[in-house]
Amino acid sequence: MTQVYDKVALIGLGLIAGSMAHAIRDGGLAGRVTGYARSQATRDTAREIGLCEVCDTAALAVAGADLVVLAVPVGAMAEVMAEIAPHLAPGATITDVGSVKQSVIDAVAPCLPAGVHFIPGHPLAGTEHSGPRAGFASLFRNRWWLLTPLPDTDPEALARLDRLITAMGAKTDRMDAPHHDLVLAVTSHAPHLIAYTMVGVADHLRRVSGEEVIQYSAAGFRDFTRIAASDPTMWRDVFLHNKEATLDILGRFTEELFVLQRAIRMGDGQQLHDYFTRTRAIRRGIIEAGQDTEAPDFGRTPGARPAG
Ligand SMILES: NC(=O)C1=CN([C@@H]2O[C@H](COP(=O)(O)OP(=O)(O)OC[C@H]3O[C@@H](n4cnc5c(N)ncnc54)[C@H](O)[C@@H]3O)[C@@H](O)[C@H]2O)C=CC1
Ligand SMILES: O=C(O)C(=O)Cc1ccc(O)cc1
Repeated sequence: MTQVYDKVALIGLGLIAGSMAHAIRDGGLAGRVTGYARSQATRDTAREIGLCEVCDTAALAVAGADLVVLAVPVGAMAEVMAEIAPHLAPGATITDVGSVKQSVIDAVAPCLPAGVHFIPGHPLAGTEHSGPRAGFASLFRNRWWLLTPLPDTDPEALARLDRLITAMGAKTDRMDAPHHDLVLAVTSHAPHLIAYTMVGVADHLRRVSGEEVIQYSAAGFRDFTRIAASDPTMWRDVFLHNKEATLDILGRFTEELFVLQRAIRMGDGQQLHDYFTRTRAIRRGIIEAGQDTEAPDFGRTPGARPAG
């Protein structure tokens, strides 16, 4: 593999930055990888496992970097950007990996120094784990990585970032930020909220004991509990920063739910059967499009991730 950047700075040292550090190092994609996280404990852990060159300030991490990656919760992007802006090298590229795009653009763009390129991005790859020990090099393999470039984005800076992402094993696609936020509200954000809710319902149901929930949890509910174990800060920020699209989708969801609820009450088997026939076709479409290769595992297989 050939080196794409001289120095990559990772701000936030969790699952995504950690996975990037592994993938960049394994592929020889950068001369140096530096990193910074706000918490001393996270920096200590990252140092201990040799994730990258860990710096004690964000300014030190980004100094001279030709790529800076913002890998913090969406709600922390503005604060981080204000902190690093005076220290960015002229001509550097900044990208982010946030699950929401328009709010990150609104947070980052106003602080952007002249001559620094900003290319927002979002890897559609993750797990319910967080922190520096959660990262693994193959996380992005065969997964989509969406880029939401702004109209004046420098084509060369974009092509270079694209090279890094594809060298980490991901496939890139481009779309505008509002569309991204709507698509992700349907495919990720609302489903996460539904999973959180279902696990909450089980938790509140006094007539079913906690032991029964654990002992008899079927595959569907187990998937909900996995998702509901995701990082609370990250997901709080996703919902607060993709408010409109998520509320729109949840409104549609509750309407559909009432339709199915009524069909059950009325004993309308035909309606239920027709509905489930349509939804089955969606699942089959995903499989046929080859979009479900590594997804069901999400790093759960022992040995799929490096220890720690
Ligand atoms: N977890 C997932 O499955 C995915 C997450 N994302 C996005 O990637 C971003 C990072 O997520 P993860 O790596 O999962 O999170 P994480 O919780 O594993 O790591 C976040 C890191 O940011 C640091 N941090 C928090 N606030 C900070 C601040 N103000 N200054 C400096 N460092 C700060 C934390 O110490 C931690 O090291 C989020 O924006 C999330 O929406 C994108 C795709 C998948
Ligand atoms: O673990 C899962 O099921 C995920 O859905 C991972 C994930 C979480 C957040 C994202 O923005 C992208 C991917």
